[in-house]
Amino acid sequence: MLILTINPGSTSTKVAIFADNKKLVQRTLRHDVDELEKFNDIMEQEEFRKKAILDFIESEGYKIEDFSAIACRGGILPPLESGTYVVDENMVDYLKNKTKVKHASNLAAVIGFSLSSGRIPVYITDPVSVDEMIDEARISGIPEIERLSLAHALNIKAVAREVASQLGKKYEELNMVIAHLGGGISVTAHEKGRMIDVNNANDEGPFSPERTGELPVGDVVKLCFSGKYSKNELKKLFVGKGGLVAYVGTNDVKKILEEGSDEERFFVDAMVYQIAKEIGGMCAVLKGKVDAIVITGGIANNPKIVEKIKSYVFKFAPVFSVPGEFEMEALAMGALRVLRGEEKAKTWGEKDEKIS
Ligand SMILES: Nc1ncnc2c1ncn2[C@@H]1O[C@H](COP(=O)(O)OP(=O)(O)OP(=O)(O)O)[C@@H](O)[C@H]1O
Ligand SMILES: CCCC(=O)O
Repeated sequence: MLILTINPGSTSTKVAIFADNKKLVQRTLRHDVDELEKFNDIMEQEEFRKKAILDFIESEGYKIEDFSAIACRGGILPPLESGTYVVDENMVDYLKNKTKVKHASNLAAVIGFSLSSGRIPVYITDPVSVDEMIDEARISGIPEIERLSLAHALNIKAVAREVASQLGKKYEELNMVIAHLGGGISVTAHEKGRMIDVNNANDEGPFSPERTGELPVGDVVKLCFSGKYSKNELKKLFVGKGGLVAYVGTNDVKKILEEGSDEERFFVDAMVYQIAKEIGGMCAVLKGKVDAIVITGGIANNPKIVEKIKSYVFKFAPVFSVPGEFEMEALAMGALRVLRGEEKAKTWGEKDEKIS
C-alpha cells in the first residue's frame, strides 16, 4: 500500500512516500523566506505548499490516485486522545477557521484533505495537542489558566514504542520519561502507555534553542506593561526569539558547540541543566518508578549533550538516546495500522476549546 506523508514546518514541508512500512523517498521542500513573508497568515499558504507537494509527487512519477492514504501531521486541535484520526470537513473547518494557535502543522490536514478530494482516506496521528494528562497536572495555580498538554507527541510516542521494543516489552507495560530536544523542548512522563504530564513545549519547562520556556511571572508582567513590546512581539519573543536565540543569536546548537565561544557554550550548559531539572520532576511524577529515561530530537545527535544530561539523572533510571525524529515513519505507521485493520481510526468531534 502506498502512503503519502505530509509534515509542514515553519520554513519547509517534509514529504515522503512509503510502500507499507518501507520509505521509498523523503524530501524536504524548502520554502523561500521571502516567498512565505508574502502571506499574512499560515493558512494563506495552503495553495502554495499544495503545489510544491503536487510537483514533488509528479516528479517521483505518481499521481494522487496511486496512494492508499495520505498521512498528515496533526495540527493544534482541542485536547484529544493519542491515536489516528480521520480527517473530515469538521476537522478542516476547525484548523482553518477556529484554532487559536498558529502552527505550520495546522496546514497538513487541510492540504491533505484538498489533495484527496474525497478519493482516498486522509489521516492524522498523535497531533501536538494529544492530551492524556492526569487531573492534578492540569492545575496551574490560578483558576483562569489551565495547564495544557502541547508536546512533540508524534515523535515521542513513536520513540516510546521503539525503546519499549528494545526492552522486549510493550509501551503499555512501562513507565518512561521522554525528552524531545529540538527547536522546542518537550519533557514528558509516561505511565503504562499514557503521557500523564508534559511541560507545554510552547510556554513551560526548560528554555530551548528558540523558546523561553517557563519565566519568572512577576518579571513577565513588568515586560508586558513596559510599553516596549506589542502583544505579537512578546509572543514572538517567548516562542521563536527566546532561549538560545536571545542569548547567542542562533537556534543552531550544533553551530554553537562547534564554533561558539566559551561564554556562548555556557548557555547550552544552562539549557542542559534546565532539561535535567525537568526530567527529575517527571521522575517524581512517576513516583520514582521509572523503567527508562529517553533523550530524542535533533540535539540528541550530540553524544556529549546526552552524557551531560545523564550525569544529572543517571541515578533515576537507565538513560537511552534515540537521536533525530521519526515523524514521517510515525505518520505512515499510524495510517498503515488503520489500513491493515489493526487499529480503528477515530472520528474527531470538536470538544470544549481550552487552547488560547
Ligand atoms: N550533531 C548535533 N549536535 C548538536 N546539536 C545538533 C546536532 N544535530 C542537530 N542539532 C541541533 O538540533 C536542533 C534541531 O533539532 P530538530 O531538528 O529536532 O528541530 P526542529 O525539527 O527544527 O524542531 P522541533 O524538533 O521542535 O520540531 C538544532 O539546534 C540543531 O543545531
Ligand atoms: C508545541 C510542541 C510541538 C512543536 O513545537 O512543534
